[in-house]
Amino acid sequence: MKLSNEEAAVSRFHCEMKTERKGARARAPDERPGTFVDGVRWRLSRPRRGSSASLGHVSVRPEAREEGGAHGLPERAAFGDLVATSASARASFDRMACAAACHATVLLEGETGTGKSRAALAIHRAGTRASAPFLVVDCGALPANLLESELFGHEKGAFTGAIQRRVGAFEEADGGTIFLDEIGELPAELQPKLLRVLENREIRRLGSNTHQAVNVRVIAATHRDLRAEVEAGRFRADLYFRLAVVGIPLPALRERPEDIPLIAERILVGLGATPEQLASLTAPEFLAQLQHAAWPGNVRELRNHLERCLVFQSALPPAMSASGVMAPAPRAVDASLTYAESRRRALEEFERDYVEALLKLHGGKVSRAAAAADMDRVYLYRLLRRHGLRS
Ligand SMILES: Nc1ncnc2c1ncn2[C@@H]1O[C@H](COP(=O)(O)OP(=O)(O)OP(=O)(O)O)[C@@H](O)[C@H]1O
Repeated sequence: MKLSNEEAAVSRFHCEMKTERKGARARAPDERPGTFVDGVRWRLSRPRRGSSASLGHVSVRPEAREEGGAHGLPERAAFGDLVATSASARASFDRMACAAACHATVLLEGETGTGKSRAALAIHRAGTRASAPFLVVDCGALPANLLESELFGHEKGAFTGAIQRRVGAFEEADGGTIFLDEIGELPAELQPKLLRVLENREIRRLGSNTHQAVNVRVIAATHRDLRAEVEAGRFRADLYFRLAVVGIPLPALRERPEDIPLIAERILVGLGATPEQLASLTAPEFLAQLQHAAWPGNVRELRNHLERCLVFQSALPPAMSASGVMAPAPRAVDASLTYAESRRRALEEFERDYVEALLKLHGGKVSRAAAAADMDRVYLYRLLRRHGLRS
């Protein structure tokens, strides 16, 4: 359950109620005063049908929204080329199917490698815009001025170096879909501009005085917890609400190990595994090993691992990293924090450790480090600045 702040007394993301396997569960970004369910503090509560909640001076009665098929279970075991058996992934597939049937703006949220890009393409292909263009713009890959021109285009002479007029992605995707990847990285100065486009469905090229209408479906994705970014003042709340008309979470692989056999088989077939290789790499003992691994890089990492197994003709243990050394031990977690806060901190820590180690490995050469990590150089600079590793 999401609560917007229609009531002045409730903060924007006051709290959330989710249905999990063991029943409903409430969570709040931090301890909000005066937040109770049936008289029990929100975070400790287990809401039931008919529970009533108080948020400061506001009372609400949460209602379960039925999703899924006749038996309450989400129905789809596949969407596009994504496959899954877990209830959480299937629920996401159901939402993707709903999204494909309309033109509403979609926000895909999930860790790296959970399938956001594939999901965006599959939503486009399953909808009425399938024969029109599907354009991808990585919002984390370019500095603000270049990104603005990439999105909205520019007129000749709009800035030094603009030697000719350029059509932006919104115009190019007219009639189709634009996929704004890593929307959480959208520079602050572009956030109000994108908001205006989403509200008015018209764009203005850089250096032009006139607006022109565009008919584009927007799908955005982020690996960040965008609500936490809004809470921290790094992402505009009004833009978030415009983007998250249909919010689709993509669960991390470690939260749904039951999906691993089906996904592994799909990947192996796609990689052209022989029947012998398929039999060895889908043997129950090997699959059990895969199911016990953490997969911080999610399905992409699983895919890379299986590809490595095919290359080396061996069912390699999943804890071995690409270089053949054991992966580092998982970090200790502080379970007294909320899941969102704990995850945000872990991601920040990982980002910092990664870029620091990457730069060290490449002798401080940013371009070389970016190329080796398959990252855009500008994006790497941004991460380095964000973590105080470059001024
Ligand atoms: N449920 C799934 N079934 C089969 N393959 C999957 C599934 N989820 C992800 N994949 C595969 O995992 C790989 C990574 O997916 P994708 O690039 O869409 O992830 P992403 O979330 O967009 O990652 P990033 O945030 O790093 O861009 C792709 O090869 C994709 O086909």
